[in-house]
Amino acid sequence: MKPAWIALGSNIQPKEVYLQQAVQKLADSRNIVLKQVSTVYETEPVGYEEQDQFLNLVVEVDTSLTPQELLRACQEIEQELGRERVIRWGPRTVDLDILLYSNENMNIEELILPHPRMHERAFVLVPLAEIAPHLTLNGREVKEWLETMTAEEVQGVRVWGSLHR
Ligand SMILES: Nc1ncnc2c1ncn2[C@@H]1O[C@H](COP(=O)(O)OP(=O)(O)OP(=O)(O)O)[C@@H](O)[C@H]1O
Ligand SMILES: Nc1nc2c(c(=O)[nH]1)N=C(CO)CN2
Repeated sequence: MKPAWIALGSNIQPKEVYLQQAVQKLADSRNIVLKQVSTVYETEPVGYEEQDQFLNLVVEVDTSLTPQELLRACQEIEQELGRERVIRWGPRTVDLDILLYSNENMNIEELILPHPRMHERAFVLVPLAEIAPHLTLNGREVKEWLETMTAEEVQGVRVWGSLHR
């Protein structure tokens, strides 16, 4: 079994229900064990800003799947929950991004690990720092990456609540 960290986001109603169902589907997957679930945060949209606020969280799993198999499992969950790709970085029922898979470094067409934009996203770093502050990314701990964010970026990530489990 290898540890992996997955970021989830939703900005189409009912956001909480999409996140709840996505986490449940991960937990129900063969070969995936859910280890930790962060608080849910309400976050300002980054990248493409003309869209509704997101709910974001991060989970830690243990898995016997390979990175590519885990990506496929995440994409199946997105499909099952009705994800449609219309605008890059645009609205989505649910998005699952693999942040880290053990200490794997890979860069193939469909999968880059660690996730190339995770260290610049407060909506990822805040929940990840909550469940894995000492995890290292490019030689720096997650909580140190969080300290590189501006106050405005961090203020755009507010505690929303917890998923019912
Ligand atoms: N670490 C990763 N986790 C998930 N998908 C990845 C990863 N690295 C590369 N990809 C690829 O990124 C493609 C686009 O993913 P998606 O449409 O969810 O992007 P996005 O979530 O809108 O943007 P971003 O990649 O900036 O988070 C996927 O088809 C997948 O093959
Ligand atoms: N706040 C927030 N902004 C985003 C998000 C997200 O999950 N949360 N996902 C994006 C593409 O992955 C682009 N922008």
